[in-house]
Amino acid sequence: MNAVSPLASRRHDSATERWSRMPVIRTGDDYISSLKGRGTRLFLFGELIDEPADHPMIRPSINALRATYDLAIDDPELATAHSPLIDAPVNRFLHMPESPQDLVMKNRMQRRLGQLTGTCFQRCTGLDTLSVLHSITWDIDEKHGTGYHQRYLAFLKEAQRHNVLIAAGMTDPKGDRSKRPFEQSDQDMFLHVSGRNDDGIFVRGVKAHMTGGWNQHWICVMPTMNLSEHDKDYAVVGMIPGDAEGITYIYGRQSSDTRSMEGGSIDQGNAEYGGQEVWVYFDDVFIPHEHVLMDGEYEFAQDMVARFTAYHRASYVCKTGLGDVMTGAAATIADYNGVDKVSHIKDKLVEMVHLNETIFSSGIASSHEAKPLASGIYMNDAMLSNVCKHNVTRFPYEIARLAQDLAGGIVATMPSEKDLDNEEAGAIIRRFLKGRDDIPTEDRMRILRLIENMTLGRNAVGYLTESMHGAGSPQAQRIQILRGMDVESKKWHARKLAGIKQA
Ligand SMILES: Cc1cc2nc3c(=O)[nH]c(=O)nc-3n(C[C@H](O)[C@H](O)[C@H](O)COP(=O)(O)OP(=O)(O)OC[C@H]3O[C@@H](n4cnc5c(N)ncnc54)[C@H](O)[C@@H]3O)c2cc1C
Repeated sequence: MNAVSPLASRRHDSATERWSRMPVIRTGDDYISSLKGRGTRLFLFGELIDEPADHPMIRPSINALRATYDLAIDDPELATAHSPLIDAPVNRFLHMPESPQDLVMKNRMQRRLGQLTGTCFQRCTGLDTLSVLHSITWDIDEKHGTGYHQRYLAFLKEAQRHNVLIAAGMTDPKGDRSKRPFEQSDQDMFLHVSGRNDDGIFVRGVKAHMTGGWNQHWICVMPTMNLSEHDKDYAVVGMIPGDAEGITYIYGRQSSDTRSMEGGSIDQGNAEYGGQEVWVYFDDVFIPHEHVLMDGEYEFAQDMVARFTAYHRASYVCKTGLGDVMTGAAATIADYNGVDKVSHIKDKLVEMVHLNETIFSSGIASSHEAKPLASGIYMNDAMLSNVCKHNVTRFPYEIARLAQDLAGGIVATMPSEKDLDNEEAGAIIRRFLKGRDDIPTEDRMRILRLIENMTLGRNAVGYLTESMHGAGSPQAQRIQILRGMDVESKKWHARKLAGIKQA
């Protein structure tokens, strides 16, 4: 499969050419402009979309990423850091953790962005991918004498200088989950090296559920699971521009997503911000050698996934920012309904905060407990990071349940904004959907729609389902907890205190 490929004659550009067409981004406006005119192939509702950045269903997800640029300008202490690589300040999403404090600051920034957007702002996967590649490329070079780490540093420097975004393409479709990549009936079920020439490699396959996949300038493809010697072609890591030849995007639907095409701003719940997941098909896409960071070193795939999840599972503290919004929405509707002083309402708000802060404490603790790696950067404590993500697979669901409890049934049966705007229907709605006399009906409707948006609608993807499956389904954390829990030392302590003679 890896002999000189017939694909070798296909048009492909060099690493330098790829960087030369990348923008240098400073502001949120620069970012929005950078997405236009890229000539990508993106399907939505069975049609290729000419200019996805202008599509009303896609734009809210772009706004969420824009917020990461805006925050760097509005609050540089929180959202930028000094890069020793280019000796300049960079967006914190492009800064490699040089200390536990860097990881703590990252978590604080993630919570803040969750509060500001109420959705998945799509940039954590890229930072966590760059972070893990620092140490993995170093370790592969140590063992094999390869030159991946220098390639990685060269890429990172350019990424920092251009202030661009990198999407994480880890999850393959996986087909029959009981089979390894090389055992699948369809060899493309996991992304793999499909050809080679003197300048680089070609890859074929799909990366699924990719967060902000179309909204970012680069995609990093990488293995999704541990690999065997038979899976060597699947052990590939590479950086690919989002507009490379051979890429097709298919947009993922979200509940109530077409509300953003109806006009108005109430029924969307959160009209400004949303998330994005896309399926990305790579049809023999070229990667120049300079952007290949693993090629056949299958024995590092497992470590790569484990280290990625150590970073990424702590990144789920972002959901505590959304939890703050959720708690605020529940408290507001109780207020509008005139029941904010009632004891069971206050108790439910306390429960929401307790659950939310429990998530935050495990995530931030894993950053405080970070340890240095041989390559010189720090990595989150894996046990605490897995505990953080495991909390996230449960607690947002309970927080959402409590928010719906406080909202009342109207959260799921409310008439539309267009009915509110109709003279006859609107008069009935304004009169009977009112809570407290001094609160306009429209305000009550807006907060109810926000609760609907985050618990049932578009941003429930970011708040609930992503919390469940993003960075691995719950069982993936339990496996890591089992690996790290050292039950033998716990048994030893118990036997000692019980007065049992130690073996
Ligand atoms: C909103 C969202 C955003 C995401 N963003 C990204 C992203 O940016 N980049 C990216 O790479 N991925 C992303 N993901 C993908 C995410 O990492 C996967 O959803 C997750 O790893 C689970 O894989 P799956 O969805 O294929 O589930 P499945 O593999 O279909 O799992 C379904 C169930 O089967 C169980 N199961 C699966 N295989 C086995 C097995 N062999 N043995 C026993 N049980 C098994 C699982 O534990 C789970 O309970 C995202 C997912 C979501 C929902």
